[in-house]
Amino acid sequence: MSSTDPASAPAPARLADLAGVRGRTLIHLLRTTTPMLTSGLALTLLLAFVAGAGRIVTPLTVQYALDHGLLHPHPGTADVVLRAVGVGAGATVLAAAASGWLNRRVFRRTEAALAQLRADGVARIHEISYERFARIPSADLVSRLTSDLDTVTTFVQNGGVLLLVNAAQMVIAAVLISIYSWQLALPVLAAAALLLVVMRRIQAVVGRRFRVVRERVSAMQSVIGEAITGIAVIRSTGTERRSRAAADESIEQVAAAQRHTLVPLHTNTALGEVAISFITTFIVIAGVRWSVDNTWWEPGLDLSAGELVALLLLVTFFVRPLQLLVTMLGEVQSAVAGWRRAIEVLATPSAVVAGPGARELPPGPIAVDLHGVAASYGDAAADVGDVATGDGLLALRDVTIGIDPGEHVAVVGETGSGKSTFARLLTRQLSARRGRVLLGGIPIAQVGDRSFQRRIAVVPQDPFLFDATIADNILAGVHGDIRAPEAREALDEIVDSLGLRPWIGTLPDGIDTRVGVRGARLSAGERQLVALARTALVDPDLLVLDEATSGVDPATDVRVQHALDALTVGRTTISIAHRMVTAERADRILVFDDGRIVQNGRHADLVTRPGRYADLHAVWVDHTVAADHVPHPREERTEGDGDEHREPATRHTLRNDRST
Ligand SMILES: Nc1ncnc2c1ncn2[C@@H]1O[C@H](COP(=O)(O)OP(=O)(O)OP(=O)(O)O)[C@@H](O)[C@H]1O
Repeated sequence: MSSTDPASAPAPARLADLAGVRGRTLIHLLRTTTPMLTSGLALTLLLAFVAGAGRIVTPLTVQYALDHGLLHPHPGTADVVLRAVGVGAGATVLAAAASGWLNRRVFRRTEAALAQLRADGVARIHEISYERFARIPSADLVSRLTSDLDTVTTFVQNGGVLLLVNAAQMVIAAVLISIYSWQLALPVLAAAALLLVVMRRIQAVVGRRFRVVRERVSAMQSVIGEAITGIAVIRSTGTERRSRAAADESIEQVAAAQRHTLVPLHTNTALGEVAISFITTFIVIAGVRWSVDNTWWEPGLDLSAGELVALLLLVTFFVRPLQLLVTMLGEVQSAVAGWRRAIEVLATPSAVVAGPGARELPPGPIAVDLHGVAASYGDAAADVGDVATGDGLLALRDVTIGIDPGEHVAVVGETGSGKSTFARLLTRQLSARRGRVLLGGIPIAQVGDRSFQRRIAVVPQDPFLFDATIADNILAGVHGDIRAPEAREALDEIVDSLGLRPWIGTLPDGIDTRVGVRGARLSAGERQLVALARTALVDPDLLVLDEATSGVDPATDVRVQHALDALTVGRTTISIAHRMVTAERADRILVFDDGRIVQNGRHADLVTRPGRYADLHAVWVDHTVAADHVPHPREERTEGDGDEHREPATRHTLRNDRST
């Protein structure tokens, strides 16, 4: 009977979903992910209050000047007016200063918060499990940390701070109106409260629709991205029309989603206008009338002329923020939707194994043991019984095998037999649905991340190269400062030990030659050479190699084999072999068929025994013999054959951008 690794616990697919998260949880997320936004909140609010209050002083000074001077002229009238003007001017200057400070403060903090969100987001993406990562389009992740967060900047730039000051202004105006006349304040506040309640409802709808907009923008970026990165395939297959149709559709989807937000936004604006007009008209008419009349149905207001004028001015200070809130609802919701999507990246659990439970791998080459392992790519909840079910098709089943420290094992099998899945299990890119995977005797889920990163390395079929020099690409394997002299020394040592010096000598700028986007200016074999050197710098104790299947010319192939021979010495090596020569060189061969290991032994034994390996070997031999009769294009090429654009085969093999 087999137990299950902790790592085997099914991981939920995709990113955390915060669509339904509101209120306190949202504020908690805000505080934990971007503390600079909430720290010093008291000062921010104080500045908003001062900025709002400073503006509101004007109606009060007008009232003072009218009631104590202009409407009752006396010898000191000029002083009264002067005092009123002085106070008004002082308050305005104070308000302007507070507003400027607030602007700078909020803007800087928001930008700092967004920068932090982006940096933390990238870090978290590096930490989430490969299984989860593999299910999310990379364009979606990119848009979450770029354009989605830009909506927050747009909001802050286009009046976010103003909204804060206006909110303070509205509260102060409401209090003052209530002090002047509670009879007038009551209907005004009731109308404003009703408007805010309705707006909250509308806001929920707008928020949902803006979320759809953000999702569709991300999908559109994905489609347009593929239409550009896949340009070589699209052109060579003549499928431009289809590609453009897909782009058109995704663009239209975004436009439709944007249009969908317009109905609630317009409803909101219309309601806002009605409420605001009502409030203004009511205050003007009722304020004037109730001040002069006093009937049983019209409360007599004991307001002086100055107070009445101040009241009429105050209502504009109350109404203007409401107007701003109404018109900015769309931007607020767009910013919230964008921010939520970025936060979802951070809310997704990290798969990093660290802390007390993490264990270090024992020193030296690493032993590998699998006991009754089953693996699938299906949904986490899929049935993992031996009966394959829909999404839960088993890619590996009942795999039990031990690999000794320092052993070189080749994994062979037909396409789809489970070779890569086996490699993914050992490199934690996939977790076993059942059974145990042990590295150096430790359950794979408990191996500490640092240990894992530094002791285990993978060389994929088509390794990823950064758009940088060969040196920088190799040094990407170094932990620490890649500009340090020791790093350069280590680089030289690796280049020599893998026998890459002659090849590098043929390149236009030697080791400082740029490789182009994704290494497109190098051949597949040359990219492998760079990846092998990078891996050698990591100096792993378990090496998982996925051999390139094509695109390696004979000269580069010899270099790759030479580098591989040097690299595998003293390490446990698992090579996914696509060629006979790789299998023959290994200490042992594991033959996979339909997710199971069906043969396990040395080449010399397996090749003479009837079975899968002998069959595969026979096919390989036939294929190699046939291929031997087809001259390689580079072999055919000779200097002076009339084609000046071609580089001689012996010179550098850099190519122009080639992405097929
Ligand atoms: N990311 C994936 N999602 C779903 N199914 C997958 C995924 N990768 C592989 N599979 C399936 O798992 C099974 C084993 O695939 P695997 O890639 O391990 O085969 P392989 O032997 O490495 O093939 P190849 O030689 O073509 O690389 C296949 O049925 C394949 O379709």
